[in-house]
Amino acid sequence: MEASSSSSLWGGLNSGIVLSLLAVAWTMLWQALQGLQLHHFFDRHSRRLSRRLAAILDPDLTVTIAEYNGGRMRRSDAYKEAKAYLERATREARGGGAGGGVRHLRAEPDKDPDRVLLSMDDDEEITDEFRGAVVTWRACTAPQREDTGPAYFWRGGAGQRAERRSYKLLFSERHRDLVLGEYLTHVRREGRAVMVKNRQRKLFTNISGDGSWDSDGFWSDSVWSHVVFEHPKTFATLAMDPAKKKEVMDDLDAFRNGKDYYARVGKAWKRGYLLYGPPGTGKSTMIAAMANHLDYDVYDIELTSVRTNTDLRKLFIETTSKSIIVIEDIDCSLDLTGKRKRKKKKKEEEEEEGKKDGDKEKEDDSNKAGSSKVTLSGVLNFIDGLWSACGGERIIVFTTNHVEKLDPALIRRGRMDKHIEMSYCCVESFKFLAKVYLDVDDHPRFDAVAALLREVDMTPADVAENMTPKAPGENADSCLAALVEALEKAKVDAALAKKKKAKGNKEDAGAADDEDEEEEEEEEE
Ligand SMILES: Nc1ncnc2c1ncn2[C@@H]1O[C@H](COP(=O)(O)OP(=O)(O)OP(=O)(O)O)[C@@H](O)[C@H]1O
Ligand SMILES: [Mg+2]
Repeated sequence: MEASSSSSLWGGLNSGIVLSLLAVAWTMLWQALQGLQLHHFFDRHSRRLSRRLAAILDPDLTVTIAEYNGGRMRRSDAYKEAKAYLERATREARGGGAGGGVRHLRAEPDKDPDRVLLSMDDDEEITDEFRGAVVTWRACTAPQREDTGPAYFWRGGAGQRAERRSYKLLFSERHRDLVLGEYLTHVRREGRAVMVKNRQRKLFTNISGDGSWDSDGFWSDSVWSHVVFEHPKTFATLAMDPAKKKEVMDDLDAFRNGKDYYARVGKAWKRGYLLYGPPGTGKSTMIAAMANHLDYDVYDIELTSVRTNTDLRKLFIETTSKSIIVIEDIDCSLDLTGKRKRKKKKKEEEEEEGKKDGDKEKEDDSNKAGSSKVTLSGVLNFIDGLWSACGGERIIVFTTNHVEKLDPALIRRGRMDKHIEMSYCCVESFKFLAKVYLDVDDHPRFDAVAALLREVDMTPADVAENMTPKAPGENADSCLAALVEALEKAKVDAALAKKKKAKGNKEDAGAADDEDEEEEEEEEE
């Protein structure tokens, strides 16, 4: 027993010495390797080796979430959600939380230009815990297949993307049900929430939307191209009758929270707004404020660039939920106004003249405005046809300077549910703009401005422009003086224009009287 104990003592001492020597040797080797910059190589391979050893001892189940699945050219939603979830886990891990240990990170531009978004680099791992089950996520890359299909050429041939990425989720057999049943749902849901939080809103246009490179470096043949939407206008800086503004904001809130209501009454979850009023009264500005209020994307349709009704439908189908679809100056974009009436009149004329090929000419005539063949019925279908119900949560906004010119079918309730008039600057709007632009609540010149605004029409755009300091020395006094001057000039101009118009009307009436007399004389003769 003794011998064995003394031998075990010696054995223990020996092994202690051996271990100490090994540790010293390893430290020296490590320092030498660091000098040679080879530690990255050994670090990576030793981790791989330990992972393989662990896998042999305790085989895990795996779930792979690939970045691109099937023949699809779009990133899979599940991958994007897992990525967002793991980005958050990586962020938290850096603070010493669960799932730490990520040493090689990938940095991508963040929404905030001063920061970067960190995710784990290829071959990195992160652990996560869910109701007592510890799982491991591994970022994997595989060399891309030699792709010779059309997508290969769209992407500009070789070198566009060298690898295919995926996430592998490793977990123990005993957590199979928990992970497959609940954890994956949890990851997707949380990932989606992170994505919504980090979402950069976009402004889409259909001009030159025949395809573009998307943010993932892939060629997308979408009919839309986009930029980041960064309009600073909010309802807090939009001059408008306060009651009217509140009504619009309440209406938008009711729409956003109305999913159940729309489902209950069996209506597609969309709402049409018609903004009308003279140029410079804030229609486009209101759209920006709406988008910022709702946190929606904006799809700005240039209708004259849409060739056919089918293209218009395609544009609609490719819009996403939570978006505002805008057609500005609808009266100018297309000859939608009274087209049906004119067609009818023309038909009657043609019938009188016995024209046989009248239909063809009629078509040609209606297309003269441009190469666009979008018709009123195409636009009506776009707003409330069967397709318009796809996707949900969309707001459609039309703007016009001439509401009276629009076909009543286009703007009837149900299509354009809410009509909002944007009008010239009133006294309340002026005071609001004075506060926003000059930071003044009251000023001796306010009365003069108010009196002039009651007599003369000036748009909020002009009022705002006059109240914008344009040189270093300018202040509220000088800006308000400039505004009074501009209003007085506008008053004189308006009086002159009125006089001229009255004179013109008189002359027209005189000419008409002469014509009538001539006609009467002819008839008498
Ligand atoms: N009601 C308003 N409140 C605050 N600023 C306004 C308002 N109306 C106009 N403006 C200012 O005037 C400028 C022009 O306004 P906006 O482009 O919205 O006019 P619009 O009604 O769309 O004109 P148009 O009919 O010519 O398209 C904007 O940059 C905005 O700053
Ligand atoms: Mg506008």
